[in-house]
Amino acid sequence: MKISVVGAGALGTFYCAMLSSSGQDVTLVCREKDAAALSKGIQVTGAVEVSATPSIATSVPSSDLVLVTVKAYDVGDAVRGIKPKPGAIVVVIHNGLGPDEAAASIIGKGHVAVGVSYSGVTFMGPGNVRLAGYTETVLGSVEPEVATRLSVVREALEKAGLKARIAGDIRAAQWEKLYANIAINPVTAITGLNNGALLEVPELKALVANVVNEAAQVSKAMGIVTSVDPLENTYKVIRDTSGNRSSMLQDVTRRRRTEIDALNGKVCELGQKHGVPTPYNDTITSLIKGIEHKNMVRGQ
Ligand SMILES: NC(=O)C1=CN([C@@H]2O[C@H](COP(=O)(O)OP(=O)(O)OC[C@H]3O[C@@H](n4cnc5c(N)ncnc54)[C@H](OP(=O)(O)O)[C@@H]3O)[C@@H](O)[C@H]2O)C=CC1
Ligand SMILES: CC(C)(CO)C(=O)C(=O)O
Repeated sequence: MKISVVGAGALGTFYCAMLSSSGQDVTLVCREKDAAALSKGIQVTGAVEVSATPSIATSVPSSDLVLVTVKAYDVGDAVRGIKPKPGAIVVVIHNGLGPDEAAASIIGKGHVAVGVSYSGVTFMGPGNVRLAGYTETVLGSVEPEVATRLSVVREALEKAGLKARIAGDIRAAQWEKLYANIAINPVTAITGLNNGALLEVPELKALVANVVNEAAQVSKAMGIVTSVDPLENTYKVIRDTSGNRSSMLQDVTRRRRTEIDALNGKVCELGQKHGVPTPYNDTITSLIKGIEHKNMVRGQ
């Protein structure tokens, strides 16, 4: 099976190194600026130590399986370069809600699946990532025909030593991760604190509860049934990742765009659509937009 991984950042480098070092035929599709460095090889350090020399390309070759591992706001552009052959599966691995639907509208819903990744990977430099911890990748598709073909993806990941499972309801699986991301990511990005501090400061713990409970009302109004309690699960994720600097805190520190639109912004949009007020998520979204503005406007 010919596999391509699009996006040579934290997650893409990690998945590619694991797949390639297990003997699978993998191409890492990157930006032009990164190609020379990546052609010397890629490596994962930390919780696993793996090196690999996958094929490197700057456009997506004909593939049976494509893993798209770019930020939520880059998914549309990244999938535009994919010309899926009949039967090909494109797994869009991202946090938040929306990008997989954008991908389906561009390349056709008969190819698109979603991956919800519970990894903790930090980008150290091109071809060099650090794994803090890894549990599993949850796979699924809203298209029943695609969902029936996902066992090949699970098997490829398992062959690479990665845990994977196919969810019956991928939207519920996305919400389960979303509850934690909408609380942890922006509140740590605004305060500059590590994840664990959200349980140490009573006012922040209350804010986390308000943000998550609001989202839980939105998902309930949409008929989403999750297998976890939204708030208890968020507290668990905070405890499990207490030493982490969240990805959004890293984004604002590096003056990069954040994924707020696919996280709290999406909760607000869906709340409006389903008649559920979301004042906490509205406020959090506005504050992150302000930080993005400050970081991107020269002289502020
Ligand atoms: N890192 C983690 O541990 C986890 C991340 N996630 C989610 O996974 C997604 C990816 O995250 P992460 O890997 O951290 O992000 P990164 O920013 O580290 O990596 C994304 C990479 O994709 C590149 N890229 C963007 N568009 C294209 C394109 N069209 N063609 C080729 N390359 C492209 C980017 O280049 P450039 O930077 O030059 O734009 C960057 O190198 C996000 O939604 C994130 O929330 C989920 C779970 C865990
Ligand atoms: C789980 C969490 C919050 C860990 O930091 C994460 O997914 C992120 O930082 O984006």
